[in-house]
Amino acid sequence: MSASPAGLVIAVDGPAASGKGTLARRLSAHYGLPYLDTGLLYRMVARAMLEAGHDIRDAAAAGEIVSRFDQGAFDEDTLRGREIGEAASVVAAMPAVRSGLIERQRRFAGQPGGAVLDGRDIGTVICPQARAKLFVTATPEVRAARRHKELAGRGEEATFDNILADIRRRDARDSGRSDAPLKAADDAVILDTSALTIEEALAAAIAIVDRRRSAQPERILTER
Ligand SMILES: Nc1ncnc2c1ncn2[C@@H]1O[C@H](COP(=O)(O)OP(=O)(O)OP(=O)(O)O)[C@@H](O)[C@H]1O
Ligand SMILES: Nc1ccn([C@@H]2O[C@H](COP(=O)(O)O)[C@@H](O)[C@H]2O)c(=O)n1
Repeated sequence: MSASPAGLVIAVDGPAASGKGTLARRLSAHYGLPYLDTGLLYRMVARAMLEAGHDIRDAAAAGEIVSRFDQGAFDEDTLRGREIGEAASVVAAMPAVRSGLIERQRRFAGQPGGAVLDGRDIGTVICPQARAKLFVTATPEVRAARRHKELAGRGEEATFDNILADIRRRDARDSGRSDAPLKAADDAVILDTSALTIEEALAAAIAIVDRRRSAQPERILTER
């Protein structure tokens, strides 16, 4: 079952460190909608795998963890590190992990007024009927520079080159998997933020969403 198209559902997808979370959070504030960072779900599964001492490639163990997954309270900061991001992209390629997380994402998106979700497959798999879909991107070098600055600010040491290598590896894994690969939905608008400040990117994103809100449904597919 897909998320209800009754409310304003905004799907924000894109590769690592493209700025989609920043935009999704600000869009949620702008439109007064609840926000779900779906990457955190995969990061929680990855952390549970690592904490339990499982090999991160053990699909049976990951499936078992997802089957009794309880989001509960979590400390977002501890989930944001490099190691967990890398491990999350490994478990995210496992069909049992993806299918185990679909319903809770669709329930979130199905709230009466709508919702904003960001991830890799929101517009393609989780909410194919979302009214507004953005695919946020930036060059790998720009994304690595942003992540480098962010991690340095949190005291996590990593060189720019290592972060760029992480990003390239994660992009390849996320785009190359067979189940729900990272890609823009046919009716998504691509927003390249490489040369945009956060404020400029937000203004562009709001303009896209407002256009989609007022568009006739049959015109949306031909707009891109
Ligand atoms: N347009 C922009 N200009 C400069 N910095 C930006 C811009 N957009 C986002 N950032 C910064 O880049 C970093 C990554 O952004 P963000 O966390 O939103 O990316 P993301 O796509 O959600 O990443 P991930 O998928 O890894 O969670 C953050 O530190 C954020 O403040
Ligand atoms: N809808 C999604 C969201 C995330 N993933 C995977 O999780 C990894 C971590 O996500 P972040 O957004 O927090 O960086 C990411 O690399 C993906 O592998 C996903 O598959 N689908």
